[in-house]
Amino acid sequence: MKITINQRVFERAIDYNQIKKRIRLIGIQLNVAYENQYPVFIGVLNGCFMFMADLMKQIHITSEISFVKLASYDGSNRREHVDELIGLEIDLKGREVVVVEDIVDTGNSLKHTLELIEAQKPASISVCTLLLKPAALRHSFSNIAYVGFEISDDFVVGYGLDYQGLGRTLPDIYKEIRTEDKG
Ligand SMILES: O=P(O)(O)OC[C@H]1O[C@H](OP(=O)(O)OP(=O)(O)O)[C@H](O)[C@@H]1O
Ligand code: HPA
Repeated sequence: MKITINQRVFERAIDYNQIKKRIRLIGIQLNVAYENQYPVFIGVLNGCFMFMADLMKQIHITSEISFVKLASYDGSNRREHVDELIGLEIDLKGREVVVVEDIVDTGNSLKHTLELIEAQKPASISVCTLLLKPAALRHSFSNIAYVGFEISDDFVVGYGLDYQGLGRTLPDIYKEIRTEDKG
């Protein structure tokens, strides 16, 4: 199935049933890894909202949840420069932290997020991302422990991810059709 958002054409790449199945498995892994450890799950808004909601329904161990948003004082949204995590209400010192992302693409956002969280001296930080684009990564990370799907370096929308603010409410994930593939 194809959709068009602001002149860009996308085709369905991962349907919601596949997403749900993968999330159930990640949930099992997290329940085992963090049993009796009282972890804090930190969702990075906006994109994580659907993933976080579905993932947290699979978490049956005692845990806390918080959400953050990245802010740049220059107002840029390119994530090359990030100064602050807005919204973190929990003291992370000594805590087991799991950062929940919808996508790690270049890794710029994650790098800033981790630096700002590390400054609070948690006991551990691991990353759980629904999507990872290995070919687009510009940084190396040793703690991306939970990955839903590794995908190609194509722009994706749906299931929380947007293109120009649109497409976040689609339950499935769509990837952009490259010009040479449009037929
Ligand atoms: O690895 P990167 O290249 O940094 O891209 C990944 C980030 O980009 C998106 O956030 P965005 O800053 O677009 O904000 P949003 O979540 O509000 O859409 C996404 O939610 C990730 O946080
Ligand atoms: O492929 C993407 N889609 C939507 N938002 C994103 N932010 C980073 N990469 C992407």
